[in-house]
Amino acid sequence: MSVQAKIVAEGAKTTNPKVLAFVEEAKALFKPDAVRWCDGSKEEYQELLKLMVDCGTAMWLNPDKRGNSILVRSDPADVARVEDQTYICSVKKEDAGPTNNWADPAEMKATITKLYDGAMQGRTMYVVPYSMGPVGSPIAGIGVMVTDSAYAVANMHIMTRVGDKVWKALGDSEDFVRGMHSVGYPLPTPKTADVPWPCNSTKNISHFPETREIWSFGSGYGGNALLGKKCHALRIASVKARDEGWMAEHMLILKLTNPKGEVKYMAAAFPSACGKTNLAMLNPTIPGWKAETIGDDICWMKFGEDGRLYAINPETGFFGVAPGTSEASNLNAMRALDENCIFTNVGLTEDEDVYWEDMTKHKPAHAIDWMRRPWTPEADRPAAHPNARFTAPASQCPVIAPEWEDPKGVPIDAILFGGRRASVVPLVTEAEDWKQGTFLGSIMASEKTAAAADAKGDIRRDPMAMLPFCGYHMGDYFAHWLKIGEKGGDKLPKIFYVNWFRKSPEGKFLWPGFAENSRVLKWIFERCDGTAEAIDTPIGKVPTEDALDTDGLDVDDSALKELLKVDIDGWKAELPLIREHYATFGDKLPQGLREELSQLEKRLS
Ligand SMILES: Nc1nc2c(ncn2[C@@H]2O[C@H](COP(=O)(O)OP(=O)(O)OP(=O)(O)O)[C@@H](O)[C@H]2O)c(=O)[nH]1
Ligand SMILES: O=C([O-])CC(=O)C(=O)O
Ligand SMILES: [Mn+2]
Repeated sequence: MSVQAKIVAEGAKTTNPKVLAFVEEAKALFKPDAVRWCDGSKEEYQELLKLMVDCGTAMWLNPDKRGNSILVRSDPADVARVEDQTYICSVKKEDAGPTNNWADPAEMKATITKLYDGAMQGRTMYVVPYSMGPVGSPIAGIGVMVTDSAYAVANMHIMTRVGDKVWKALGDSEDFVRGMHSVGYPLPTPKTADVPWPCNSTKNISHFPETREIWSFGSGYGGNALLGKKCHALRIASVKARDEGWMAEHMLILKLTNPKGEVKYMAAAFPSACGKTNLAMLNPTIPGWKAETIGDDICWMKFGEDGRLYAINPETGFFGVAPGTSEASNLNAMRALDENCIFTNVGLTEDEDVYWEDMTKHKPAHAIDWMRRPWTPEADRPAAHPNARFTAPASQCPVIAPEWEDPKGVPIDAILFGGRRASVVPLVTEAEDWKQGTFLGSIMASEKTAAAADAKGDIRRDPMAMLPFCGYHMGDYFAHWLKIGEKGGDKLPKIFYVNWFRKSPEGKFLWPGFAENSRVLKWIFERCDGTAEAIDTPIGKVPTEDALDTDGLDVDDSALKELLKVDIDGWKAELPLIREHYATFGDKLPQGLREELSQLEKRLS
């Protein structure tokens, strides 16, 4: 029996017949040595860490530097989400839409059943009850996940609310997401040796939106294995949200307080690596203004009794990109990493602390890279994998807002869309209304690298930053946004389009970004109150030069002009690209967005 299998079954903690049937079915399929009903306790978390260390999956970091934290190095072939092996298995192909891989649900289940058969031999199957959002909140949702990965369970402990309180909240309800996960590395005989990071070269991350199921195989990493995150909170939840009239979005949530003590809440959708975690934790540079974090990645919004949209962060932790995170770029994130964290695929220093690119001013003279090889600053490879991640409890963030776990959620005043655009898109634009805002979100795009930034058309459209995460046809998703617009009317948040990444012809960022983005947030705050000045342009309202607070800012006038300029020719050149993008959605593209596009065309000519 493996070390893992030594954790013995403790018996079911619920009498919910649907849960019991689900677990029995999973047990029959996976054939684990033992079943462990997780209770979410601190003791259980510590036991999981110790187990991972005993198995060679993890090592303890120096307790004086990173208390109670571990370093995990994954298999080099299992380091990120696998979009090409991720499927939306809706009954009808057209419901998955042109931007998702589709497979027939019955056929896919037959395929994965073969992979699942006996996949947990020699291992423990953990049963993990979790709540996305404060337990019992009317905006929250429950999931039950079975997995053979202690790493996945420990991460779920940080990222979600795991525990017996979830069984209590669920009662006998059928309203929960069923997630099955196996790393796909059975230990069929007591002699079969385990490996530090078990996984399988065949990977499959399948979603069954109609039945609210997730079947994941072969990967232990992040979004493939922590089923509460992208699989549940975005892909399945987006479908549930469409059916029930709410929103599940890839957005940070932040609280901004002005010098008078007035508060506004903002949500912002930026694609991966476009600054959500950074904006969610920024320290404003303008005197008297305060920013606090509610969430850094996912936002669920429902209408409150007053007709406004209320948002919760369904998560309880940050699964953030490590490289580039430093005291200079994100001090609050660094403080959240002081203890009780899981570090995956970062470098290891001689004194058993973590290291990644741009973490400190001075590089360590010697380290061990994420592939366990000796590393020095002269090495022509990074110490950390570019997608190395930290898992940190949100409660450890020094600027977490006191109301971040309020079951009511927080009323959203403004929604921001943004991407990396070297040209064309101004620093900030306010949409005329929700409909035009939806249009701006639907045409959102981002450039991949600085080197390719100037190449024409070298941009990936990533509507609402949801391209890899929308669980249904994106044309229907746009229609859902417009429907929310009709329902919410003038109580809805204002929508803004931001771009921190505009560049000079020499390829330099025109805007300092990071903490200085607070100046843009201030303008947005004041637009919500109707006080800040704006001018109408063909694409929406942009700040007058005086309206943006630039006191003490090190940006010259010509750069500022360029940042706020609406590039008419650039936008005209964008029109055929938008049309091409829209053509992919065929008949499902809502009429309202067609209208927005033709109105933009008219205003530009
Ligand atoms: N120039 C510039 N770069 C920024 C700014 N904010 C963030 N970045 C860069 O964007 C990268 C990604 O930032 P994150 O905050 O981790 O992005 P994210 O959206 O949370 O990414 P995911 O966790 O993958 O969803 C960082 O390496 C920063 O260098 C900004 O205001 N200006
Ligand atoms: O899901 C993951 O693995 C990490 C993540 O947050 C993203 O890719 O946006
Ligand atoms: Mn993300």
